[in-house]
Amino acid sequence: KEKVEITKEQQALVKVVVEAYNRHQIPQDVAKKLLQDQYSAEENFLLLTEMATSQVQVLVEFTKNIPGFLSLDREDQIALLKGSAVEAMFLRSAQVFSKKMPNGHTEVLEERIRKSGISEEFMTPMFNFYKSIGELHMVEEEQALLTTITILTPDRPYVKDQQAVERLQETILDVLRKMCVLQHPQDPQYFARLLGRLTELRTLSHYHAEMLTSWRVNDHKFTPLLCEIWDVQ
Ligand SMILES: O=C(c1ccccc1)c1ccc(-c2nc3ccccc3n2[C@H](C(=O)NC2CCCCC2)C2CCCCC2)cc1
Repeated sequence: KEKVEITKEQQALVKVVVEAYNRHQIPQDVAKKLLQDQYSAEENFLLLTEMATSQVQVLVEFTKNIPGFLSLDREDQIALLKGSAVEAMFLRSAQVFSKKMPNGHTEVLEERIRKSGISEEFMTPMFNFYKSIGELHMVEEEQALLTTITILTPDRPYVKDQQAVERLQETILDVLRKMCVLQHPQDPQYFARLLGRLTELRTLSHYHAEMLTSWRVNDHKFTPLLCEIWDVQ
């Protein structure tokens, strides 16, 4: 049985990434807001665009703390951000949805999201993803590293130096694999299941443009940042 151990520099890397991940988080208040009141589709769409805009801003700040990210080609940094923003938003939404809440609150939250204005056809894949993330009961290190792995995906459109991104991603994959073995000794497939979620995430994110334009609102207004990131309008 090979002895898995996390090296000193790997521990330092995880510490930097987790601290940045926790620092750059928009307040969890979107769940609280949704639990407090029932909003109209128009209000929900506005809430979504506000939350998503601020989440993209914190994502940019977060990536600056990923070791090696700032030494990548500048245009490649933009390509990685643009290519991962929707996935990072869904991952964050899934983590918000899976947070331990008082009895019955998750059901209310699910109901509010189902009635928020999103088109019916996307509910099942979206909630299947949220529940599959929830079932993993990820610790915060795993959440932060999984988001980092998503950002450091070499085959995003327009990435020129894919090898450089691959090297950074492999560093994170290696420490996440070790952490999973140490954190879930009873479940040797845990690391593989974690990465399997990223495939589900990419599939879900393929629909993002239709998901947005099919919101049952009269006018789909986006901020300039979201037009850039979401390829809409
Ligand atoms: O249609 C969507 C879309 C948008 C862009 C691209 C692709 C899909 C699309 C995208 C997320 C969610 C979505 N799933 C959620 C799960 C739990 C809690 C909130 C959730 N949300 C939205 C939200 O605010 N997400 C935040 C979460 C923090 C990080 C930034 C995003 C609200 C918005 C108010 C109405 C109800 C849902 C619901 C729907």
